[in-house]
Amino acid sequence: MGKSSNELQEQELEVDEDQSFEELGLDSRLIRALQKKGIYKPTPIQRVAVPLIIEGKDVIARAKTGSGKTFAYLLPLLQKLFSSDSDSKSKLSPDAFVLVPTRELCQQVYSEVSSLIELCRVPLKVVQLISAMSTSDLKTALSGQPDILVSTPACIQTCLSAGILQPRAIQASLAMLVLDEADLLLSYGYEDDLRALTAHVPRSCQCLLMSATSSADVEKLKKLILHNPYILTLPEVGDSKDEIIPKNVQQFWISCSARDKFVYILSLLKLELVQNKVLIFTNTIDMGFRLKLFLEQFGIKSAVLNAELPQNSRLHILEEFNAGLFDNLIAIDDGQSHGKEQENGQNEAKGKKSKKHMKQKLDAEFGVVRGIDFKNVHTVINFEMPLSAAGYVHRIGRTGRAYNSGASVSIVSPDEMEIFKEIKSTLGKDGSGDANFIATFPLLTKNAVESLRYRAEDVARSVTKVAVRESRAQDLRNEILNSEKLKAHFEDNPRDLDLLKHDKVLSKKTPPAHLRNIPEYLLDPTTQEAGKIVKLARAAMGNAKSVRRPGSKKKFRGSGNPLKTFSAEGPNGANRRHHLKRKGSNRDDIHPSRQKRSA
Ligand SMILES: Nc1ncnc2c1ncn2[C@@H]1O[C@H](COP(=O)(O)OP(=O)(O)OP(=O)(O)O)[C@@H](O)[C@H]1O
Repeated sequence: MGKSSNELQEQELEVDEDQSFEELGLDSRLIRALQKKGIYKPTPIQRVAVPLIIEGKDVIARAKTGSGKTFAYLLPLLQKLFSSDSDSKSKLSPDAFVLVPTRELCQQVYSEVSSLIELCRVPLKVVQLISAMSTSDLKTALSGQPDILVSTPACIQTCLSAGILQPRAIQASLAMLVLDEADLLLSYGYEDDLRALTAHVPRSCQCLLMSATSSADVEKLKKLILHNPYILTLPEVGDSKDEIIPKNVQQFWISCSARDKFVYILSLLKLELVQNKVLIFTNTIDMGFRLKLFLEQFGIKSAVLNAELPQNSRLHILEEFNAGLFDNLIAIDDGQSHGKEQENGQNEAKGKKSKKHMKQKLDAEFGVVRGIDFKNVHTVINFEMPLSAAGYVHRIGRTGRAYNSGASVSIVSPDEMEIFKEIKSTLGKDGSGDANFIATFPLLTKNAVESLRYRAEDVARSVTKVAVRESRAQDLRNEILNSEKLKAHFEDNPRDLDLLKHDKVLSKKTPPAHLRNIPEYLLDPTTQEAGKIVKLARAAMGNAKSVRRPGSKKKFRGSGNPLKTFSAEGPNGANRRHHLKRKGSNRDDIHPSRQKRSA
């Protein structure tokens, strides 16, 4: 982005770390609502963006993943609507549009707005519109004369084409337009939809653009929609203005063969060497299910989140995971899961695998990695490496959100070394390929891995292609059973329901006890010790069902993180370098990463 008079870098923004929400000029109802959510202090991007947005300025806010960009625009947006005198009876179209790239984000932003409105007890109305809704559902949603509309650009276009939204009404009513995750909107193929909409956006409309990275796409959107905006570039205080992975995320890696990935992930989870909750990424749906079936045999429960599932099932899985019903979520991110992109043949990502069959089945607006606010994910595991450095940043960004800490472990096979090196050189300090900001995972000894090898290989062999296909189909069947829309069908055809249920029961297996519990004699003492420390830390974080002590919810930060203070190899081991006894500050030798956006 070329620097303009309104372009403010962090140094010029003079962020006052002690500034409170009151000092930002925020309405007391919103402040109370935030307090009820346990939020007391604005994040840096909120400190700079909120007052400017309240003032009515167009703003481009660029701040790293998990930095609180959603509230940075939602709070002033709501505040403005509190005082707007628009008479709902004569409202032709909503006052504010919030556009996001995926349905998952739609739901997330919608929930966030709804809960703020409820907590503030104000008579504002929000609706979410998604492309999967029927014309009559879209009409019904809009007929309630909502104040805020959360949607994807494609769905707005559908409403315009179907005459459900009138261009003239938008021109008369639209006071605020937000493009959230702006760096992703164009790559999802929404350019035409956005162009069509902007033709009807009145000049008086305040436009906001929120993004985790700067890119040519953001620049394009800026030209398309904004008028002389304030450009806020706000990484955390750090060495490099380009760094975008939060500093509170520790990054680790393990080198092993593709086959050994199973025994390594088993060791990490079974020996409890990583903190719950864990988000695991694979690049294909089949691999996701293979992993799920494999872990299941050892009594490790997980769910697979993928574009094949119906929208309501995906939301359900996300809600359950966020609510803590299970600790491990396997998410499929092929680095190019932008359905729209695939349909349009615009995909520039480097994936080699055929997507022929996926095209029809996958949801075009699916996006699980980007922007989704997974609650309390402490560890991200790359079971398979992403296809680009940008993909890596977005995956890792699912942990260490807001003021929380997190860790990532990338399990890298020889044929992924090339992309791993690319990630390191792209994100490493000054682009010099500094390798140390992703440290070797220190808590796992070779002995510990070897002790589990026999069982792991045995079970991995038993997870055949047929078993994977069956499990994938079963997941879909289960979701169909849960689907609201099919209730009516099953009422008319009870036999169909019986058949599905029967199938469900038949395919349930309990993992054998000898795999669920690893016998004591197999456990490596050093790794066992590491596991104990991680467990203790988990308990101290109020994050372990079995060992939680009442009133012990205090979060472990800094040196309290066991990944920073323990080395399984001992002081003389190969990993001494990563003994993680930080020089001075805990973070000193975790080199801040930076990204030259490559996607
Ligand atoms: N001031 C705050 N204090 C503490 N937590 C906050 C604050 N503001 C937001 N959060 C929480 O931080 C988390 C991340 O916020 P949010 O989803 O807005 O990040 P983001 O910048 O949009 O990230 P991404 O680019 O990945 O979408 C959310 O769980 C949110 O509730």
